[in-house]
Amino acid sequence: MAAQEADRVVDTIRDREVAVEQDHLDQVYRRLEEKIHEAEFLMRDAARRGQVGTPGALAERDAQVFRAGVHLNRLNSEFEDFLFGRIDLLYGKDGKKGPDGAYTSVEPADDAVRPDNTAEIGETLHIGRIGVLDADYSPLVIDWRAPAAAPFYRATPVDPGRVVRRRVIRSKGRRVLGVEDDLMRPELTATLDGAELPVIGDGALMAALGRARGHTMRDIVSSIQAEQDLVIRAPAASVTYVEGGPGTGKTAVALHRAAYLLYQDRRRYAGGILIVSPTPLLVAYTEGVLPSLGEEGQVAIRAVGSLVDGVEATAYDDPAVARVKGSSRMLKVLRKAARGALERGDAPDRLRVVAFGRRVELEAEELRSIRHAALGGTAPVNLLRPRARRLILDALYAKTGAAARQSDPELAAELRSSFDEDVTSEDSFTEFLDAWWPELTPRGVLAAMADERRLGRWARRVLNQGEVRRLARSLRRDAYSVHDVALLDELQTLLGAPARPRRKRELDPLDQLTGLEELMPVREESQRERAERLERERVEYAHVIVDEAQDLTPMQWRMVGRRGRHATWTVVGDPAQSSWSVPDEAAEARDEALGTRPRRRFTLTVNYRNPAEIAELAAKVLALAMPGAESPRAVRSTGVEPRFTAVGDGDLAEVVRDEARRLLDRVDGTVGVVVAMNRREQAARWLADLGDRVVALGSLEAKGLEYDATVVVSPAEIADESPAGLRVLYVALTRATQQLTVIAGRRDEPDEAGVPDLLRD
Ligand SMILES: Nc1ncnc2c1ncn2[C@@H]1O[C@H](COP(=O)(O)OP(=O)(O)OP(=O)(O)O)[C@@H](O)[C@H]1O
Repeated sequence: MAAQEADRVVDTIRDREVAVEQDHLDQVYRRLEEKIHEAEFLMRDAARRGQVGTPGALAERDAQVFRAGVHLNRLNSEFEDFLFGRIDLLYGKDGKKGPDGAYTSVEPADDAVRPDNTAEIGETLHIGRIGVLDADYSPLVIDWRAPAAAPFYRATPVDPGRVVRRRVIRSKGRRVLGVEDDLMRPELTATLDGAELPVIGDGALMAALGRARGHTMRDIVSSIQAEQDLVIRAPAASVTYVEGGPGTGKTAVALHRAAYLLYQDRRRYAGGILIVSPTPLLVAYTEGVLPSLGEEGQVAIRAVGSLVDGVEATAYDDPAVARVKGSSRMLKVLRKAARGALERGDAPDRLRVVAFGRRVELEAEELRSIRHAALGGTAPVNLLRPRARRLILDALYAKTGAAARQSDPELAAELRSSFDEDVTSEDSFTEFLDAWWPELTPRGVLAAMADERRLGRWARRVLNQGEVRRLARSLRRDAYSVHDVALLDELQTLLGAPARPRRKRELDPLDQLTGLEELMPVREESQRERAERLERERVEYAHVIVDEAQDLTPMQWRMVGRRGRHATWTVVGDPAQSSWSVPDEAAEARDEALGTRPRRRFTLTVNYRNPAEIAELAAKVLALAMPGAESPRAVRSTGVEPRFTAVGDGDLAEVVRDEARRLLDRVDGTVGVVVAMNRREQAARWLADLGDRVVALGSLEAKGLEYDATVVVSPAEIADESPAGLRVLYVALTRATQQLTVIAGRRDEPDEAGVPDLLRD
């Protein structure tokens, strides 16, 4: 009876507190409506001013319409939980207000807490997705990224600053659904407006973590933890480097950091923020988070296989081929191929022209040495065609012997110029040049590398015979693999954009005035400038965020590095989850991409995804994959131990299907079935009719994703797939938020309880 009474009291307090927040939210919406009216008025007014018609008025109108439009857009967006937080603070050390209208001090005033441990709340702040000021400029809602909102995320009972109570408000549209409080100074008896501060619930974080997962990631704006907040708000100078085990929120933090940087310095990041993600699946999973934080447009989330425009690679190479394609040894091979691809079997091996009424010829050997001379240095091949053309004309002219016969330099120059015109106006000369020095494309060169004999020449002393054979074979495939994309990008740099055909008339008057020799330096100069301009016009970003950075191969680091040469960086990853087999080589390429910029390092230590029961099992594989590495600390426990099933002589498909069905009944959200890469199509067929809550994944595709429940099929098959197999298995075992089943095949050598050899103590 007494217990029921107590429950009722709590309910009444809860209802009252919900009503308090509802009042506040109503006030916020009233203010938003006023602002919408103001914005609409501004638009109408701006249109009216436009009718005045002076250039000044028009510019002003454009600016006003733009501002009002942006304003309206933001206000009209229907945010789920638009208002999500509140902090009740002690009086602060100084009374200065920041630009958002909130007091800036984070330290309590000396007399904020009385000797008997009572205190009064000096300031209450509400935190939301955007800031809203009341008509008198007092803050109704503070933008979560504003400095005054930081204590909402940073305060802990160990280091509470001014925060006494931290409240997460759950709301939907205009309705407050509930509140959850954390008390940062439990030793205090604090009062607000004369009444004691009530505390509701036992923490918002646990409520958020226990929720069922869907096919898209949710933002964590209402429950960012202190160690995560330090990363999100780290100053953007140089490189922010974040390591942390599975589930520590690296991806979530990276996304919130992008939103924070835009808020901090929108002008600086107008150059765009690029987020590089390992797979299209992870892109799809995460791409809703930024819009939910009110940010769109300036952030590009791209899978590493989609960084080159026009290519969307999803195919995976087998590990031996991937290892070659990703290695920085490929750079040497590509450099040779980019130049060697000019030599095609069908290229002409002699040039005949008629000039000054006689026939002049260049033989195969002469053409070869001209090509060799033209290719000297490291300039992009496509930009060297004009040089080759000039050398050919030089060689042809030398054969006429005309230079020796003319001693007057002016006349000599004139003679030469008319010779060049004679030769180059012949169609056959242009046709020869097109065939002998064709414009090369990255795709064309990669296709040329599929010829094992040619590839063997270009890869001499770099790749062994077996590697050449496997590489050539993989390039004969129709679709590009994820690793091919970095090769295409490298080739783009090695080849350069082709020189645009020069319009003849443009040069003629000058030709006649000064002679060709004098024109040469001018032409060379403009070519260089063009090369530089084209380089600049490549897509570059103001900030680059690399998610799952441990997986980037050396060649991929080069590709990503080119997109952030002048950028600041945020790099998040976990070496223990790396699927790249030669981590030292990748680290070298990463350091080259990041240059000498100073790095600020952060480590995330708490696993918010896996219950302790699953984290404990995964730790066994971590100990094998990376002896000595520390597992992140799991924050919750479900009491449900991982389940083991051995297939024995049974049908694997049936066992997997049964298990997926069983888990579908036990969780509300998604079930992920992770298999070795070579089983992924097969597994998709097994699960095809179980509905869209179940997903079949190859082990490399599971990167970064999470499911309510996961089935890991044959750990041994996953671990044996590549030299990095144990780390890939560690990834597979850390995807579940609630339940995990491991299915053992014969290769797993399960014990009588079905536990695979790899997962036993
Ligand atoms: N502060 C938080 N509040 C609520 N949920 C959180 C918080 N931090 C992380 N999470 C949740 O924990 C899960 C794991 O986060 P995330 O995917 O960002 O981790 P990760 O470090 O990138 O993991 P992995 O290395 O395995 O890819 C997500 O569901 C995320 O929403």
